[in-house]
Amino acid sequence: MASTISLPLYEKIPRKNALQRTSDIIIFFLLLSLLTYRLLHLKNHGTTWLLAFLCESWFTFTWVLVLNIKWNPVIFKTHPDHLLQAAWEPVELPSVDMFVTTADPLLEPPIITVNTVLSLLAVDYPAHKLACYVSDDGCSPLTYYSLVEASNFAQLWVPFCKKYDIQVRAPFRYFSNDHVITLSDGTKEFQHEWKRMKDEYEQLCHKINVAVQKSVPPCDFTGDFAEFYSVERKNHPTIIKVMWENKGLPDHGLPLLVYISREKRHKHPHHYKAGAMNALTRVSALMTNAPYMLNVDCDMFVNNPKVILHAMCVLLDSKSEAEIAFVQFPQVFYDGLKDDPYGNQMVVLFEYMGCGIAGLQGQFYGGTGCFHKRRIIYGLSPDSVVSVNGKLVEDIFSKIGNSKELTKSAIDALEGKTGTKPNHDLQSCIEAAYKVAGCGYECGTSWGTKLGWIYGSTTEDVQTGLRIHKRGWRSVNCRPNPPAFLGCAPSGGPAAMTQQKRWATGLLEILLSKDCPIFAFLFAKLQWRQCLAYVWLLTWGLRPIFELCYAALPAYCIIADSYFLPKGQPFCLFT
Ligand SMILES: O=c1ccn([C@@H]2O[C@H](COP(=O)(O)OP(=O)(O)O[C@H]3O[C@H](CO)[C@@H](O)[C@H](O)[C@H]3O)[C@@H](O)[C@H]2O)c(=O)[nH]1
Ligand SMILES: [Mn+2]
Repeated sequence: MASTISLPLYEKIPRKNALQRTSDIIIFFLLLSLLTYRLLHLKNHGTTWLLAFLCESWFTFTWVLVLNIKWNPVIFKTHPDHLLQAAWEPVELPSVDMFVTTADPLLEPPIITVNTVLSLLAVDYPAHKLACYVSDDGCSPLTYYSLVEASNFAQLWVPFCKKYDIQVRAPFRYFSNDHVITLSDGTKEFQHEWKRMKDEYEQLCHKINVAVQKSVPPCDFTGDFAEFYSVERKNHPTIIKVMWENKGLPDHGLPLLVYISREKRHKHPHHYKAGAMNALTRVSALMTNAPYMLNVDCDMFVNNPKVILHAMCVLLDSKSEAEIAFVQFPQVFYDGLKDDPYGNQMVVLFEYMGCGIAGLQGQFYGGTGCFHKRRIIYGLSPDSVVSVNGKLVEDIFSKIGNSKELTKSAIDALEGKTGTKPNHDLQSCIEAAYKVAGCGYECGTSWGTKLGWIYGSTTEDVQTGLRIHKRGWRSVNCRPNPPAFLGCAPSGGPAAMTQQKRWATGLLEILLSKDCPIFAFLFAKLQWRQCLAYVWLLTWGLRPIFELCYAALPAYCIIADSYFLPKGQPFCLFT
């Protein structure tokens, strides 16, 4: 397919950084001279100097890791216009399964999830090539009710967005005060439809709010809601609902929309988000089996309707087949505190370090806003791409579990025969879908160990990405303008601390596991500089020990009437 395209679909542009490199090197030499000074004078001073020496050694070590990351920054520039100019019929674009995970209607209000889903349903891509799967780990009738109402609203909203080429397709953001629309510029028809859409959206919000306040949807748990009757959050059977079926209409109509609440039982570990992602992978394999999978957290809406086209520029490029495993869009947040005093918006990670890592083996997988290839999630390595030999297919039988339908769809995926089949009857695969979403399905299989999202760390995203890089794959960091996704970040306080504690723990878990990047470099195909970049990230939780200790030294020195910084003379380095 890609050979017919002459214009480049994407470019890798090195970022100039001579000044940055010079200043970084100067800092490095200053750190080295401080260490040398300490070493030369260590025996004349007590524990304070030893502590200072240890902390400064750590800072120097971290600086080396930072230097390694920032040395060759690159930017990937994608050209969706070239993709569309390639005289492709929309039907030739590959299908994409979009996954949204939500877990708790109290912490993640249904209206937020609904907005994320609406923004996904309205992206600029042939609707019959898309399927949106919402995983609800809260098994909440409120979430389901909100989605039912949203799918009704979507039938007005999606055509409206496409007709007027609306930029922001999450209605809460589009109708918010920050996002002023100059109605007078539009035609009479637009003004009329805009007002209607606003009224409809307000009604949707009202219905959802009333249900949330009463904690139950306005239904008597019969009919469509019967399966939610007396479910417990952590003890309930699987619920799968096909909420909207696309009848093969590319431009009009909505993508397939499916609600899934996988089975949960007290005795079975559910593996949090990684477990949910694996259940989504299996259910979608039976229903649509798209070769590409986009996953977003429920609080990350699509901010750039061309996002899938941007990702496809990389994924459909001829070079990508044998090299690139996933395309990660940076996390960008809206309505954060000015100047981000708590660092929750991770600007350093995504803005500065992100471009550096992109120049190595590729961006870390960040858990949301990422396009994966299904074949790679099933464990494919770059060297087995050319021909899927018998062994690989045999392997999948033992790994994937005892669903014949799933095995068949996985073989199709590995052999590149994916995508919705014409006249594929969804209802016929519902029974098999129930089976693979059951909590016992994974027993004795390789899900979470060799297949899918990896279990064992609370930051399953980094671990899953590391496993992929370890097999020799690269990844791409794509940053279109406007940003592809916008999300919520805790604004500070206990919520931010809980999140950071979870990340720090999860990252250390990976460092101390058999997925440690050093082993991955020695015994697998992780590149050396990428390995150092992972060490920088995974040791994040250790940094405060040295930082706190160093910050406490001045106070200690005042009390103990000693000192730990070179005294007086400015040029006393080796005196
Ligand atoms: O049992 C669970 C727990 C969480 N989630 C979903 O997982 C996502 C992320 O969880 P959240 O509690 O919001 O974690 P954050 O720390 O905000 O998320 C960041 O960190 C996670 C772990 O590294 C990544 O998975 C996320 O993509 C990334 O945005 C949300 O959509 C949740 O609904 C589930 O589906 N099931
Ligand atoms: Mn979150």
